[in-house]
Amino acid sequence: MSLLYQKQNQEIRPGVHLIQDVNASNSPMKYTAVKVLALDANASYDETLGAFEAGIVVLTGKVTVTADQQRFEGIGQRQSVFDKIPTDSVYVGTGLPFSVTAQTAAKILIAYSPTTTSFPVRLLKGDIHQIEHRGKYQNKRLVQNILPDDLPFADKLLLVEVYTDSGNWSSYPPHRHDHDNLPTESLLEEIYYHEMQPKQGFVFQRVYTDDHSLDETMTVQNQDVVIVPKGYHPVGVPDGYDSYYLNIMAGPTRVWHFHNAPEHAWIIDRK
Ligand SMILES: O=C[C@H](O)[C@@H](O)[C@H](O)CC(=O)O
Repeated sequence: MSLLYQKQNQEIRPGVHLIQDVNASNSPMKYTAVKVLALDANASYDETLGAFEAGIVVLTGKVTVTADQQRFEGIGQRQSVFDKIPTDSVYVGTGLPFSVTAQTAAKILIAYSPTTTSFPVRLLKGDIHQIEHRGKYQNKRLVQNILPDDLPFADKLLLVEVYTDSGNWSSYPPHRHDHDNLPTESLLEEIYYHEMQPKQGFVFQRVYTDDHSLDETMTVQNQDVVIVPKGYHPVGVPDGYDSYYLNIMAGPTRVWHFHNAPEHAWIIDRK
């Protein structure tokens, strides 16, 4: 089973280019799915959700989103994800139609999780993001929480952006969240949408389980997706390149409690 989905570039509507489309029909993921779309200026994408909730993240550019008689004009805070400015997102509840119209050339990520529980449509402005500086030595990373578990605005979805600069590691020391064993550990699938700067860069990501029945190390390139149905999932960033990824997480309970690999937990305790 390959966990790596390389970028596409398929014009699915006039001015709407599909970069990624990972879901239950082409992956083992049950709780999470993702689309990444590049929209030409003035292009529009619309969709009516089935029994899914969705988080629409404005990765770059400015768009107008309409959903459930609400209209959010001119949202989006950055020209590149590497501007490291928290961007705007819109949460759309189960079964609702929505549309996205690009005011400038834009890139959006639509994260999905199956549910029939309704939550209200909501604009998640970038300035509400909780920012974290995690790690030390060579595992420093900047975390911009978009829809963390302490914001009760969704049934299942958790969304977070992570920046890992040149020569650093993130999602490290390795941790997993694939056991439904609260309060110690929650069961969350995870999807990584990756970007690199400069674009020709790559990162290494390993996804592996304690018994190594799953153990895949991948070379990940710009706009690739990696799925983490289970297991530990560290990311290493080569010298000279900076990494961005957006994480989609979801599972039976909307809480992020993870378990560090015991043999590597000492990494955290270094002075
Ligand atoms: O489980 C969460 C994901 O692995 C990342 O969001 C990770 O937590 C990012 C990090 O802390 O390095």
